[in-house]
Amino acid sequence: MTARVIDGKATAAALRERIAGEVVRFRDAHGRAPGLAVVLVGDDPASTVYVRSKGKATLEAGMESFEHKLPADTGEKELLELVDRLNDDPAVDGILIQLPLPRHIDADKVLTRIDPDKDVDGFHPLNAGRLAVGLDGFVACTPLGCLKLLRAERGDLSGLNAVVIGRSNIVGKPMAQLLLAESCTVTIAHSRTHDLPAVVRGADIVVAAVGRPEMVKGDWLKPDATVIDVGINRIEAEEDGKGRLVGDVDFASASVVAGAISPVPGGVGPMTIACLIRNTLVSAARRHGFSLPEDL
Ligand SMILES: NC(=O)C1=CN([C@@H]2O[C@H](COP(=O)(O)OP(=O)(O)OC[C@H]3O[C@@H](n4cnc5c(N)ncnc54)[C@H](OP(=O)(O)O)[C@@H]3O)[C@@H](O)[C@H]2O)C=CC1
Ligand SMILES: Nc1nc(=O)c2c([nH]1)NC[C@@H]1CN(c3ccc(C(=O)N[C@@H](CCC(=O)O)C(=O)O)cc3)C=[N+]21
Repeated sequence: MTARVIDGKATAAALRERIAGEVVRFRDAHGRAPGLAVVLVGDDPASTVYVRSKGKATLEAGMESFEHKLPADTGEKELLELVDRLNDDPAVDGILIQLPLPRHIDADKVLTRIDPDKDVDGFHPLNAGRLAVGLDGFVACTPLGCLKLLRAERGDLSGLNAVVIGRSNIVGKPMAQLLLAESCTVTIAHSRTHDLPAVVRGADIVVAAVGRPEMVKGDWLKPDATVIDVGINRIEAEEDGKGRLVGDVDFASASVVAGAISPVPGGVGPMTIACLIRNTLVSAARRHGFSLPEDL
């Protein structure tokens, strides 16, 4: 049996198209486009690539993109002052501070300085709390994108056993909260979990957000499970001299057992970016009392 491959790229493209249509309506009503400010400190090559693709997606959706590229030695005070200016800028609906930040900057302090109602990354503790208690806020883009893929694949998720591997604040924890809100029975696994393969074997849904290349093997899976691979791991050059990107799931063995599986690349990554522009539109709409389709 071969798993269905969950096409995140196509799902993301369809979502971005719907967003672009709503952006046209928003502009007609309010005379301006929603705006996203992205702040990059330093010149980490992976971060530079991500920031570029976020800017491109923003413009393609008909939104305004404000990129702030700061040198690696930017002081914390200077960055906090920029956040304050963006918080006060009426053209800015969403603020994203690209992570990781250089070590001399306290990331928690900076993220907590963002106006929670412009926090389209959903990283502010107030938005984490809103998610935990079921209030409207912003949900982190990667777990939100994973949920959209799961809903498209499985429909109603209630009663399903879900195992989330990883407990970070930006992926694992919010993913578990979202699945709980869908009435899944949720297990959160992490580096101290005993017998991880046995835990995973009980899962109808597996979300792997670990950062370990191809760790989850096919023989860990329950037949027909739906597998969402969040991992983005760059593997060093092989004999052809080119590096390649792999997930946290061993695609070759997993795709023989799973019912459906998201690939890397082309799975969760494109959904993350689509959800970022979705959250930016939602932010603009909330600020202006503009109504959007429920299921966007
Ligand atoms: N596609 C996308 O849009 C995005 C992809 N990513 C990718 O997702 C992955 C996870 O990211 P992130 O959550 O930020 O990573 P973190 O490093 O913050 O968290 C990793 C989690 O995995 C757990 N873990 C580590 N080793 C094991 C193990 N051997 N067995 C079980 N659990 C383990 C850790 O456990 P413990 O807490 O005990 O240390 C931790 O909770 C990375 O590959 C990252 O690149 C991240 C963000 C967006
Ligand atoms: N404040 C903040 N918010 C983030 O959301 C955030 C961040 N910082 N720091 C880094 C991680 C990582 N991340 C990705 C986004 C898109 C792809 C993506 O589009 N990946 C493509 C492949 C891209 C490639 O080839 O490198 C894919 O999976 O198909 C991957 C990873 C967002 N992150």
